[in-house]
Amino acid sequence: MDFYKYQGTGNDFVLVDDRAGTFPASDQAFIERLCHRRFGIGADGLILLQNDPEYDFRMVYFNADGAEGSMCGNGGRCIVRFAHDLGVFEGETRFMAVDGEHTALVNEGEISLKMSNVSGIEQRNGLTFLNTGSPHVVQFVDDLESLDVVAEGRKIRYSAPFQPGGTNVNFAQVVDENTLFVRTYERGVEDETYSCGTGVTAVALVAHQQLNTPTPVSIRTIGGNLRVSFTALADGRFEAIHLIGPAQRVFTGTLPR
Ligand SMILES: N[C@H](CCC[C@H](N)C(=O)O)C(=O)O
Repeated sequence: MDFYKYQGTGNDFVLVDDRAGTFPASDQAFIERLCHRRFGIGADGLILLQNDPEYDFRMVYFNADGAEGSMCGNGGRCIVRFAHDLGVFEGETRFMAVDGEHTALVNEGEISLKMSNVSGIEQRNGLTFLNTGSPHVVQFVDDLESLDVVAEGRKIRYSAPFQPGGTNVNFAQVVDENTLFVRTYERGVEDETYSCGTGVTAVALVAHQQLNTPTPVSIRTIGGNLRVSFTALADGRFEAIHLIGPAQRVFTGTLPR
């Protein structure tokens, strides 16, 4: 079985065309091994492209620990590029993921992915929390370059208000009136990743609500630049959220089974 390696702003994934439905999706140890950077291909997650009777395709996402995860925004952009590369659609697509329906556009080097609506931003034990398809804490800091993201992120990831599932943790620094620099500790990878799409989306919405940052918000991550556009409703909800940025095939190979 062939695999394809893709990356979106440095968030990297193993992609498999599983339209035949033969990939061993319940073998968590196998998926973890494939994602391992020493014993396997190396990736932040693995994504299956499966058939869906009502959509162009179905996205099934696993974190690097081999367990099925919640929505992955950069992975969503990567699977859209993959489906486009496979000839599954041209121009615009509609697909199903763990958090429901998504639409996306391929525009030259960029993928614009419509994210799930957000029901609101809450405070939990003094921490700003929201669900953008995956759970995210957002914290603003002054010196993000020198922050120990893994140590600080881990404290919050396993803390009581977010049990039992835990949360992803984003640290953000204001760069200018439209731009933030974001670093993310990702659950399921249990490390800092170069970029996290649902995390970047979360930061953009919180920045709009708390700092008046206008849409579209520009986000700088270690792995590259993203934009998030949205409509903010008066009651605190957000709609028409789009995550926009590049996604690329890096290499192709053959799985050991
Ligand atoms: N990297 C992903 C997030 C994966 C979510 C995962 N870490 C979880 O919460 O299960 C993204 O681009 O949105």
